[in-house]
Amino acid sequence: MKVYKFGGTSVGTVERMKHVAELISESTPKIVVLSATAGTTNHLEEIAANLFNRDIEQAHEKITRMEFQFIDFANELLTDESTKREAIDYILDRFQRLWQFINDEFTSIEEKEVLAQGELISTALLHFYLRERKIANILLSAFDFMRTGPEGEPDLKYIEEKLQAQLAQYPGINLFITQGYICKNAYNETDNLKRGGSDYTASLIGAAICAEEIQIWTDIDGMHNNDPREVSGTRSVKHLSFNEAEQLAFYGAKILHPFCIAPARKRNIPVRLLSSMNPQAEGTLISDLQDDNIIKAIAAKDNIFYVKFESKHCLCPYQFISKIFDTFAKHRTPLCLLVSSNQDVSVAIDNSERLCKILAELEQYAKILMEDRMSIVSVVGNMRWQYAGVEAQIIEALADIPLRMISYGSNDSDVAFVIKTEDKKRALQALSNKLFEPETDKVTG
Ligand SMILES: Nc1ncnc2c1ncn2[C@@H]1O[C@H](COP(=O)(O)OP(=O)(O)O)[C@@H](O)[C@H]1O
Ligand SMILES: N[C@@H](CC(=O)OP(=O)(O)O)C(=O)O
Repeated sequence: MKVYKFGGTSVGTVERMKHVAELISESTPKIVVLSATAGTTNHLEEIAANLFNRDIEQAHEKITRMEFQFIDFANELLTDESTKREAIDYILDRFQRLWQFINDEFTSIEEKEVLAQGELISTALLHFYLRERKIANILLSAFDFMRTGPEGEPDLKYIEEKLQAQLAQYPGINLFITQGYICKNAYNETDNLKRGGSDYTASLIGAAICAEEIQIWTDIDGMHNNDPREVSGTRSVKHLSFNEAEQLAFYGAKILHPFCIAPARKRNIPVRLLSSMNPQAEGTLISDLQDDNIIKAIAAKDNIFYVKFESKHCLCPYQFISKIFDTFAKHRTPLCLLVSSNQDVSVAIDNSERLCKILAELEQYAKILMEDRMSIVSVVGNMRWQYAGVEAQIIEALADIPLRMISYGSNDSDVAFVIKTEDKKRALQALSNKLFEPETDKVTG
């Protein structure tokens, strides 16, 4: 069995949803994971913020607009009157839930309920359309098997047991549809896997059923060798190792959710990135194979804080480093990058929620310098230290860009830099020019 995941852009219009139905209607047994239609989760987030702030007029207007849009979508998608009625009743029922929140108390629990509606509606619409086309399919509720544990981590054992039990109820069925992103938490409340989490759902499902392959279908033909939103002339990379894909996702390649590689790697399931706009394109295959001596791609992540701790020498060097690590750990704040010398430490972080508290605690031990509006740029590939010259090429490309921090040597697959966000576009283009052109075929995998 294979797992196919279609993102919001692949089901964002009636035409695209019909096209997805075409793509999945061939006979390969599969579970199809769907996101909310493009833009829906953003709108639901806005509605939740309005409800939270008791800005009822705004919430009212947005819910009404969205309700009409989905009814129009159903009317255009479906032709059979009774199926249309069923779909519209389902939509009205989901919106009934949203209307209730206008009067009820609104906490983060209700917020998660609001955010779940997008995936519930998109999957129901696809299910009704397939049924109208006489394509046998079962709509599975992700709430029946997708669950996180007390620490917020997916509970793979539970997912495995519950999903396999669900599938066993439908022998002979080759097509299952389910929601990405949404789940129940350890207290049986509605929750989600964080923004972009449908990729993670697909990968967890893939691992749970030991799928033959996990396919992530988006609006682009695979992982490109640089961010196509920032750089011209990018090209799709044919093959990535699990490590390379994970590094690129972690450092900002939006096409993949950073956590979605881990479950696939755990069961050694290949992940293929494909384009629903151009299904013939080869896309990118992600597997446990590691190509040799090749720079694969570049990614960038914004909203980074750079913090430098210069020791005040009241702790000896190893206690000083340990104090910094312990303080970040106590505040559950991960470090994206780290460099240190005998006395001083610099870090880059992407979560500033607890930063004030962290800095207040460390002030007595260190002189602190903090800079925001920074980005991490990461060059990813097989970069074993024995391959002389790779770093030199990268540094040469960035000769005109001030580099706040350089990280190399923590693993064999990337060189990363912290730079000002205002320099990011220039840095990405310079790296592409140097590393991928004119010898593109030689250096991309
Ligand atoms: N290195 C990259 N390769 C391919 N796409 C990238 C890369 N970096 C950023 N992107 C962006 O990721 C988008 C696809 O991801 P996403 O919007 O999450 O898709 P979906 O809506 O299908 O989930 C592309 O349209 C592209 O602009
Ligand atoms: N709908 C959710 C989950 C998701 O993964 O969406 P997409 O696949 O369109 O990025 C979100 O917008 O975050």
